[in-house]
Amino acid sequence: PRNTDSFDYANYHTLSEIYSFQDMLVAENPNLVSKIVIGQSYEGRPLNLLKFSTGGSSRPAIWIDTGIHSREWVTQASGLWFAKKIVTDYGNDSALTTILNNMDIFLEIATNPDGYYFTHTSDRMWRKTRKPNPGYSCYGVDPNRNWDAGFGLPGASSYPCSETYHGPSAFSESEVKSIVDFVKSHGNIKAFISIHSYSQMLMYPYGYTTTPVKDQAELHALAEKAITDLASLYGTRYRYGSIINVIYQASGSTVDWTYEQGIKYSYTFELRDTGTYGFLLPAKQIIPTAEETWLALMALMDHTYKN
Ligand SMILES: O=C(NO)N[C@@H](Cc1ccccc1)C(=O)O
Ligand SMILES: [Zn+2]
Repeated sequence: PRNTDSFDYANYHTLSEIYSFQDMLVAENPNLVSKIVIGQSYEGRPLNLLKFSTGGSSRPAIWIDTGIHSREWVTQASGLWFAKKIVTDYGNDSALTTILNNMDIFLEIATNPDGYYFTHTSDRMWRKTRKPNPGYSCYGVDPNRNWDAGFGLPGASSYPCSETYHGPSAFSESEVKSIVDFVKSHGNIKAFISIHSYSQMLMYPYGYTTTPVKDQAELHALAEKAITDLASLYGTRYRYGSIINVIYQASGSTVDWTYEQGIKYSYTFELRDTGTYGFLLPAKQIIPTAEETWLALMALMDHTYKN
């Protein structure tokens, strides 16, 4: 595609197509979009972060990541659609325009590029990073168990061949450490939203303990509002609540760490579907999924701005 208008949002794309989309979007919107390379993957690929900003310096910000688990293809595809939606709606949608006149949005689309490349070339069902595990024949660490929040507690595996292997230490994966360093250096992130698939859930911390977060009441009410907005478009039904209550115990996960960093509005999505197709969601569901998810994201971003 020659530009982001002719880009095919209704299909899944390769890693190189994602990278060229990012460069096209920046080139087309130099006053709104920039690309920050926050690090590199194990295999040396750039970890690209899109920044949407209308000025200021280190404004309060909202973080969204997709594709931390490489096989969850509808999430990266939705991330591409979100990126285009932001530049399309700025100056046209009053709620989004107000948010961007006061806050920055950061979007990491290919958060696990090595794994994503591997799903295209070798194993469609790959989830983890692609770093070898010394002494074992199997590769990779689960990047959603590698964070320093309840690290290594029940809800992750110490066995390198497990899909939920937490890694040799917290932040052992460059794909994770790069985000950690960015979050700490930025210091003004107010909402952190990490997007997975599938199961149709909107969750907040904790995953590693049943202890409720101190902001549980507010996060629960906001989640309810967000999933209600989501359902208003196509009737898609989501469950919501804390990670451990809604899905299962999971230790060392992204949003448990971001919440403990003081980022109150820490949420994680599980997008479509509920298991009919699972990770192999048909491409014709990409745009409907992205559209309905955007309504929930707007609810979270609007609340963050107003609070
Ligand atoms: O990855 C998937 N399903 O694809 N499920 C997530 C569930 C989850 C999400 C967020 C925090 C903790 C746990 C997982 O990492 O197990
Ligand atoms: Zn996942």
